[in-house]
Amino acid sequence: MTPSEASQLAADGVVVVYSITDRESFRYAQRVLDLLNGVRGLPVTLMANKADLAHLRTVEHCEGRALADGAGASFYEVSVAEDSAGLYQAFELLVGECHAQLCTNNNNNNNGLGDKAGSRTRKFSVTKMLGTLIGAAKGSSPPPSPPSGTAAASGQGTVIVCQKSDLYRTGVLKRRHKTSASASL
Ligand SMILES: Nc1nc2c(ncn2[C@@H]2O[C@H](COP(=O)(O)OP(=O)(O)OP(=O)(O)O)[C@@H](O)[C@H]2O)c(=O)[nH]1
Repeated sequence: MTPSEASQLAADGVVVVYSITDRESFRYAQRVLDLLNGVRGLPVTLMANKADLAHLRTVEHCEGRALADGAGASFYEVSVAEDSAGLYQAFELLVGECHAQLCTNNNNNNNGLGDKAGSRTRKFSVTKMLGTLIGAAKGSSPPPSPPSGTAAASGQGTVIVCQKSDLYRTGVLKRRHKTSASASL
C-alpha cells in the first residue's frame, strides 16, 4: 500500500494480516499501519495468522500486541487453518466498530451540511390580530388550525411551525427581485 492509496481508501474498516512465521510480513504490516494512522476514524484490526505454527514462530505475540496498541488497532492472534474462535470474534468486533463509526459520521453530517441541504422547519410568530387578518384575506372565516403538533397558541399570539416555502406559496412572505425576502405582515 502506498501513502496515496491509504489517503484515498474508501473502506469502512481494515484488517491487516501478517504471519507469525514470517517477519517480513510483520514489517509490511507495520508500514501499512503507519500509513493508516493518518486516516481518521477508520476502524483497524491487526491479525496475526498461523498461530498453530508456534514452533516456526518468528514474531512474538507481545510484538504484535505492541504494534496494534501503538496504532490504536484491535489485535488478534488466530489460525485460519484451525478455524479459531478469535477469528470470528475479530470480525464481529470490527463490524461493530464500523457500524458505530458510520453512525457517528451520519450524526455529524446531519448536524452540519445535512441541515443546509434538507428542508428546514422555521418558526414564525404572528400576533393574534395579524393571524385574523391573514384568515380574512383568504375569506371571512378565521384562519384554519394548523395540524396538531405544529402550532402552539397562547393569549399573546400564535406560533405556527411551518416551511418557509409554504409562506411564499400562500403570499404571507413575498420575494423581492434580487433580494432575499420580505414579510408582508
Ligand atoms: N498452518 C497454517 N497454514 C495456513 C494458515 N493460513 C494460511 N495457511 C497456509 O498458508 C499458505 C498461504 O496461504 P494463502 O491463503 O495463499 O495466503 P497468502 O496471503 O497468499 O500467503 P502467502 O502465499 O504466504 O503470501 C497456504 O498454504 C495456506 O494453507 C494458518 O492459519 N495455519
